Amino acid sequence: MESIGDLGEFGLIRRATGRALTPDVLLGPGDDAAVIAAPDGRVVATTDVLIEGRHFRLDWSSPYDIGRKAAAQNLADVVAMGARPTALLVGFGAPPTTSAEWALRLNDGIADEAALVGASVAGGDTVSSPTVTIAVTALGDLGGAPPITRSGARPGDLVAVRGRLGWAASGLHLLEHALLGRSGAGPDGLDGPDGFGGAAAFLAAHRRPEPPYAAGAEARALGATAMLDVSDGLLQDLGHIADLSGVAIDISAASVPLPPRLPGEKGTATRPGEGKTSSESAAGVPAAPDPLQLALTGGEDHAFAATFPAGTALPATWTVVGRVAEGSGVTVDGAVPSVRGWDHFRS
Ligand SMILES: Nc1ncnc2c1ncn2[C@@H]1O[C@H](COP(=O)(O)OP(=O)(O)OP(=O)(O)O)[C@@H](O)[C@H]1O
Ligand SMILES: Cc1ncc(C[n+]2csc(CCOP(=O)(O)O)c2C)c(N)n1
Ligand SMILES: [Mg+2]
Ligand SMILES: [Mg+2]
Ligand SMILES: [Mg+2]
Repeated sequence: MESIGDLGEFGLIRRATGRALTPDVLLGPGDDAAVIAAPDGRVVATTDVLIEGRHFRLDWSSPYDIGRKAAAQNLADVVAMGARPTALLVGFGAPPTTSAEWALRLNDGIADEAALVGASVAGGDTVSSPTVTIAVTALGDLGGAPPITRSGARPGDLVAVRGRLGWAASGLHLLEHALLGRSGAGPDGLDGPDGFGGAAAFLAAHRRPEPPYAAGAEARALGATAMLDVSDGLLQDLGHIADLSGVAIDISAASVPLPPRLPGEKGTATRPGEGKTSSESAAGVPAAPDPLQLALTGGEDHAFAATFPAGTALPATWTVVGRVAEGSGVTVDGAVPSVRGWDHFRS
């Protein structure tokens, strides 16, 4: 097996680069820095780090999936500003024994996700590391328009979402509780020991989120006052809009789009991202988390949540889930939720 140790740092970089560049990338990989066209003189920039064991597991996701996800979560941050992604910078660390094919499949996943929005990889950094670490930076162009920030929500605005909520968290629940593994099969053989047909879609959502990238331009055209992508949980992330806009947000539970119910007995024992449940059925099957709880607090689907002036006629792609009011904090049907979502130092 050829390893990245065999290729060497520069051999790997050579193999991983050299793809065609999209027109915004004036100078791509190879020099001290990339040069990206910024027709209006501003560049949107964002970065997210993914750590093995924390954001992904090598036995749960393929390298291609991990690459797609690493790119998607960064591209979603650019889109959440109302911007068009132009380029990615990729920081990659892995042990020298990592297979070269693994590293190059990761690279393919990143490039293919970027291609979905017409962006390409303009540069990066490659290092050895005791565990796989991926740091992606995404750059974007506002096309002359103001950014859609987290601070523009106003009392009276509608709160709406476009994209899925609670699907990736459902996949994570299945993997964490090896619900797919009771047959003894590996993760991909885990579909349906219970005749549960949704497992494959949930696993795919965890492994390879599909942010509805068109939401950015659409929200801008509709006059969104604030927007973000849901990475940590709808309530947690709307909390940022509430804090930065100086407003309160109330979510109407009945209006939240739900993922299909997971197999297992009803229960709300699991907090998404926790590898344990506080209640199990007699058969040892963990209680299935409540779909509403998953939708409200599960992250990683990278749906877009935005606020719009009252009376905005939203197309069917957006679901109104709540209202902005005077005050502070996020509530669900007027009540303060006990769990809002993922927090890296608490989850
Ligand atoms: N080490 C850091 N130095 C400077 N700014 C940081 C640092 N870490 C995070 N930030 C900033 O803090 C904010 C964190 O917000 P948030 O966690 O919602 O970001 P996000 O990238 O949209 O979400 P997520 O990280 O969950 O994908 C961002 O504006 C980010 O740029
Ligand atoms: C192996 C494994 N365990 C747990 C999780 C769940 N998880 C990790 S980070 C995060 C929030 C978003 O990340 P960030 O805020 O860093 O963008 C969530 C929900 C996972 N994906 N993989
Ligand atoms: Mg971040
Ligand atoms: Mg974000
Ligand atoms: Mg986060």
